[in-house]
Amino acid sequence: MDHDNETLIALVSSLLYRVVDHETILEALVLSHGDVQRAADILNTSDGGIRKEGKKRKKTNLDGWLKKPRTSTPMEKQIDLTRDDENPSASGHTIKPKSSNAKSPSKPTVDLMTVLRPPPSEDKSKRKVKSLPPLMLSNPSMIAEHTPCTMHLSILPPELACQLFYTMIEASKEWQRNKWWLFDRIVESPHRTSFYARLEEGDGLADERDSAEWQEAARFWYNGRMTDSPKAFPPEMEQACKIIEKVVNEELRKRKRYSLEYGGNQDSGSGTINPVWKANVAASNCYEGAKESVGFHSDQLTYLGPYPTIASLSLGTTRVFRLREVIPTDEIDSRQARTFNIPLPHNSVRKTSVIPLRKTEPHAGPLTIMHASCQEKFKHAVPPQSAIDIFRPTFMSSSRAAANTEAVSSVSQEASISGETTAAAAYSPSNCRINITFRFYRPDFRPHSIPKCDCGVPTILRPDMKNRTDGRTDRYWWACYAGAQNDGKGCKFWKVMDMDKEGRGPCVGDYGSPRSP
Ligand SMILES: O=C(O)CCC(=O)C(=O)O
Ligand SMILES: [Fe+2]
Repeated sequence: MDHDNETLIALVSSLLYRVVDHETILEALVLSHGDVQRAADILNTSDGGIRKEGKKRKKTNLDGWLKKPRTSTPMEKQIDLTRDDENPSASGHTIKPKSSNAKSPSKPTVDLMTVLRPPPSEDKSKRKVKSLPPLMLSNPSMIAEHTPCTMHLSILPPELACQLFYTMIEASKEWQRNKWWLFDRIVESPHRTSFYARLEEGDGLADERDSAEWQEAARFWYNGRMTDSPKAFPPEMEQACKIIEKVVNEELRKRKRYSLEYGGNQDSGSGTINPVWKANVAASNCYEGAKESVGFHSDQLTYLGPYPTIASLSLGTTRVFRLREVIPTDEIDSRQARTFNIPLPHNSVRKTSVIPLRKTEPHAGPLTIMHASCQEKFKHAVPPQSAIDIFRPTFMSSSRAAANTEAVSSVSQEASISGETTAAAAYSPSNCRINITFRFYRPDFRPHSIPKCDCGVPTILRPDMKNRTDGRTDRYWWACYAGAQNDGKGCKFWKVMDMDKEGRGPCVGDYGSPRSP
């Protein structure tokens, strides 16, 4: 297994297009001899069910997978999973709470890793395609060559980057760890997160109706739990956003567009589309210490629509951003997915990095743009690490200077003793990474337009990652997502999204513009 700290079930679940129950995933894992991808393929292609022969084998084989059941594991112990396909920061959420918060599970909560044995080791000689070692992408040209992302160096003035970092660190004290139901357990995201809406005049979110709608979207962002209204962008975030928007729109003008990308703002004279990527929301994450993380996922498309562009800013200590392609079913026998690791240092830090960058190259930049197709073709993660570097900001506001000097010096002492940061240092800003993902929620995917499932809650939009076509006729599904909050129970609602019938658009392809790259 090449994803550290992830459970088998969570991995399979992250490759599925709908919520599938715990038992069924285990059956698929048994049938596929622990091969996560194959298990997901079985479930995706068998309409969620497993053939009869599989069922027959379940009893004996499952015993082989399960360790002796632990009796009463305390309920208070919630599973801390390092993946979150349900990650609310991966766009809007679709769950209506049964009560104010996730309720107690009927079974005691246990750590899945204590229940499952590791998968039987794979017979590598039987593999048709050679597996590829992970590749470190240490500069923007490598990133552009291998992924649908671009990296933009030192994008903010250093002082603004530091001020934004401290503003977000302060705000992050109020942020929450997302909780959701995975099968019959409550799981908790291993980092804190928050949601911001841009409410300034002219951004389309300022009037009353818009504001109410986006508050609804923010509620779903938190896995359906009742939360406060989304926060407004703080001034430093607004300043950063303006700079970032310019860079994103410049990039969009250079790139080939996908037909299903948002095509608003056509120039009536020339017929060309002026890209209007306008960040109207932002999700922010705070990772404290080396162990906090986010597991492999692709961002939910419910309000972003197909082929979104997401701009992701990194501030604070250096962490690794990991990308891995999802190989389409028809190519599975001819090529393997590769894992790409991208170190992300703070805007203004010159050299410190977990994985040292080559001396001759500029430091990697803080803004990663996940361009159109990244959410359809790749999954991304910020994995836990064994150690991280201490972040020493080059600027800070005077009111924060004293406090920070104290924090940095105590961490430095610890670090010099142990050679790395320690648990005691975990709550210092110098030990934190702040990530802000600026997103454009499409006007044609507004909350009121999202289909509701039989549970009466908005569905989630997922791409058919395993069967990609031409960028124009790719399929997307609306699927029930109630199970993430509703005591783990959802319905079978599932339907293919139909842009025309649902009255969505305009899309880039509607103008006969470049169909697909
Ligand atoms: O922290 C990061 O760089 C990634 C965050 C992320 O993937 C998300 O918020 O969806
Ligand atoms: Fe994400």
